[in-house]
Amino acid sequence: MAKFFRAAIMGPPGSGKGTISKRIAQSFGLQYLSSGHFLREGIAANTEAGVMAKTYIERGMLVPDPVMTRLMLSKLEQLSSHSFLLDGFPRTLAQAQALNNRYQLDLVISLNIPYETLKERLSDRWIHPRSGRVYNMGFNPPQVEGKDDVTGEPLIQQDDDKPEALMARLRHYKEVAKPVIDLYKSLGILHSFSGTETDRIWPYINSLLSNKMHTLAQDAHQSQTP
Ligand SMILES: Nc1ncnc2c1ncn2[C@@H]1O[C@H](COP(=O)(O)OP(=O)(O)OP(=O)(O)O)[C@@H](O)[C@H]1O
Ligand SMILES: Nc1nc2c(ncn2[C@@H]2O[C@H](COP(=O)(O)OP(=O)(O)O)[C@@H](O)[C@H]2O)c(=O)[nH]1
Repeated sequence: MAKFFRAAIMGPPGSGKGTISKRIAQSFGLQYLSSGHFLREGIAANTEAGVMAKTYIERGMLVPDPVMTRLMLSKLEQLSSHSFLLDGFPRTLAQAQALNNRYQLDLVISLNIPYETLKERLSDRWIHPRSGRVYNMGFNPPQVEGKDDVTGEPLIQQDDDKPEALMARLRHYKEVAKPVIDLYKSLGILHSFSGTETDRIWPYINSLLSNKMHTLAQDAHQSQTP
């Protein structure tokens, strides 16, 4: 039976999850699922989950676990015969447990990026709110300053990317993520990467994924041969 590759990426705000996920999806053809993207989509379409999520996001809070789990598991249900990469989910231990009851991940990538680097990157992060496309004035600037490459619409800076909000976000991330990271460590699927530049970390992630996917393909082949 074909085996699908299931992975998640974790890391504090600004650690490069979105940037690295894009590269993984392009290089390995995994389906990319971002919880933030689905929430923004739900908010724009006024879905039940979107309306509920908006009230939490506006207050800088996490969306409750049952809402988030229902949303993400229903998205995954539509992808049961795909390899996928999760970004932004699971965020809490309850979410990780709910996910694990339904799908076992093969690999979890955890990004450790120094605080000063996060602060610099986020103060330079500009986004196109409707699509979630992300730019950085130094690292990957838009073609026209202040404008989205695809639509030409204006880019904005999120309030919680400003340095004064970052410390609290980071502390909160560490607190909530620790039990999730411990769980994946205990399952033997956690791989951590440290550094200050995505371009320096990427080759290691690339080679880890190449190896894992190769092993998976070999296992699937062996289980098919009589
Ligand atoms: N798994 C989740 N559980 C609970 N709330 C979530 C989850 N994923 C996203 N959210 C909510 O949606 C908001 C936006 O999520 P998103 O992942 O786009 O950005 P972020 O976590 O704020 O920052 P970054 O992308 O920089 O890590 C979060 O701040 C949170 O309120
Ligand atoms: N200067 C610099 N910026 C980066 C690097 N990697 C990512 N970025 C930018 O840093 C910001 C945060 O990255 P993002 O992928 O959105 O992180 P996420 O919050 O973990 O999803 C974005 O503006 C990226 O374009 C890097 O190596 N150097």
